[in-house]
Amino acid sequence: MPSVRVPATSANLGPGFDALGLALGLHDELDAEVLPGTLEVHVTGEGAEDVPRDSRHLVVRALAAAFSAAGAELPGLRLTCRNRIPHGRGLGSSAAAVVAGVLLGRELLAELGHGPLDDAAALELTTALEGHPDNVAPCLLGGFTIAWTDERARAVRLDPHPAVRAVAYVPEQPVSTEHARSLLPAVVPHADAAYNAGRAALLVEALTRSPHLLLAATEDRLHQAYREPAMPASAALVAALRSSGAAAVVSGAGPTVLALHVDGDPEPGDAAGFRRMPLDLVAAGAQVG
Ligand SMILES: Nc1ncnc2c1ncn2[C@@H]1O[C@H](COP(=O)(O)OP(=O)(O)O)[C@@H](O)[C@H]1O
Ligand SMILES: N[C@@H](CCOP(=O)(O)O)C(=O)O
Repeated sequence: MPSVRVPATSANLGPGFDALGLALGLHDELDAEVLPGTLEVHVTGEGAEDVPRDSRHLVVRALAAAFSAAGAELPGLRLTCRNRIPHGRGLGSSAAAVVAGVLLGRELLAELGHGPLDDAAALELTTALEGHPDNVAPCLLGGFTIAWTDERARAVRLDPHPAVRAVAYVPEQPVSTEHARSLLPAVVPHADAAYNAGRAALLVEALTRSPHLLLAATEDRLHQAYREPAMPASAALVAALRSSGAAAVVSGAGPTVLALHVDGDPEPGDAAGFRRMPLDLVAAGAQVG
């Protein structure tokens, strides 16, 4: 019975919209077994009260996409999900679900004697399901990833500097990524694009070699301000943490706030209305058992 452990991720990291991402030490665990003629979906933990238990379940949809990519029919299944990544908060729960589904699908396809789905195909398929590559890349590869798309999805993985620490501030109410993306303009000023290009390049240096540059490197003009109306408390927390010296950003499409700091500097403290979660940066991506 294949199982998979998939990490939460934080995308964008300020200036790296749809490109940069970090794998975090908070994992969903899932297993699947072939059960001819039925579909059973068992869910505990985050989202258990909300997600469908049939073919609309996101992991089942990703499993079906993996089978379809291999030209095979999805067999009857029992899927068990133990969820720890909060849904609709900007910590990559949907990316973790599609990565889990595609990797479980890959294992089941191999068990059933179908051809291999290689790593490039898994990145491509998960990106297509998620709509952008910046969460699925660190979920698959771990560490700190730079993702891009040309004729297909691509990513490189880097090791974050060992002194970088992360604290997530998770609010009670979700904001869907779909809604947060709908707030973005189709066109941005050239000066803002240039500003973000410089900061995103600097962030690669800051996260891997020069963490003292993190505050300057996490400035953004392409998405956070446009999303502020949907998450005013998160925007206020980003501003307060940044003025105290922490490199705070909206995590993914929000509304979680991610504060990066350097080991040895004062840790960012509690914030009213948010669940404070110190999270490790993890080297490993999804692990199949
Ligand atoms: N583990 C999961 N199992 C089933 N569906 C999931 C899972 N994780 C996320 N989803 C679906 O994706 C939605 C959240 O996706 P999204 O708005 O992109 O937020 P996030 O930032 O958490 O990825 C959930 O409301 C749910 O429909
Ligand atoms: N680049 C995307 C990232 C969405 O991340 P999520 O964790 O909120 O799904 C965006 O900003 O829309």
